[in-house]
Amino acid sequence: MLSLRELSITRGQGAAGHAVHLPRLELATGEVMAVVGPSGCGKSTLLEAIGLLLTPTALERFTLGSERTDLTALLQARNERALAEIRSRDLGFLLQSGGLLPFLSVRDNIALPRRLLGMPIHSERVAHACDVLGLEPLLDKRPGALSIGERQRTAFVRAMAHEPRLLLADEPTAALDPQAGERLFGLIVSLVQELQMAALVVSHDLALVTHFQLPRLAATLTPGGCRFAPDT
Ligand SMILES: Nc1ncnc2c1ncn2[C@@H]1O[C@H](COP(=O)(O)OP(=O)(O)OP(=O)(O)O)[C@@H](O)[C@H]1O
Repeated sequence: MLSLRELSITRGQGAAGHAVHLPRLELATGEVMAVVGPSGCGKSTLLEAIGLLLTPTALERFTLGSERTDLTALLQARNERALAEIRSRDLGFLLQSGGLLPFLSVRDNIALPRRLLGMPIHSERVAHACDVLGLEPLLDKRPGALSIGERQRTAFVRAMAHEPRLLLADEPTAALDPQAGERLFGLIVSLVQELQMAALVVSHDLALVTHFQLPRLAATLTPGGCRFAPDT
């Protein structure tokens, strides 16, 4: 589903710069991989780069999907139009910045990606996700009237509503109690398998990562930055 070689990103400049390096990543269809490491090592940076939101300082290969769409040249040339199309169609984002639209109800926030892509608004999978995550009673509320955890659950359903190929989730359970966190992780694992997607999930919750037996992409600090590698 995803194949990456020699990805480097630098945040900041000079001595204050932080370099993030990922020599190799293979994500299979149906696979959920946890991204783990200490605070500030570069987990969000890595997710943003894989989400085509940052321009890498180096990149040897990046392909997505079974037909191996080649993103390397698009990123190197910063082909914004093509990148935006791939981002909205093939990727689902649940980033730390949240990003729910305050003037839309929960229902309309969740419907937005499908509406923008011209897909039918009703989806059994979205309805099921709302049911499992207890969002049904909240559908007519606006984000400002929700708790942080309710917003996080809404943002998750919106991130997967258009059935992207790759879900990128940054600490999706940070504001949830243990039971809600386990429900959300369980839903991610089952949806990714059911929809033949893949997911990268940043998490500090190692108990959940262990409970769901997720493979890990683990950070090792290096001078001036951090290196990520599958934890075997
Ligand atoms: N927009 C930015 N501009 C410059 N530097 C940044 C930017 N965002 C993050 N950084 C720096 O890049 C490094 C990696 O940050 P990042 O947010 O990716 O780490 P993280 O592992 O996700 O941290 P946390 O677990 O605390 O969320 C940090 O040193 C941070 O200060």
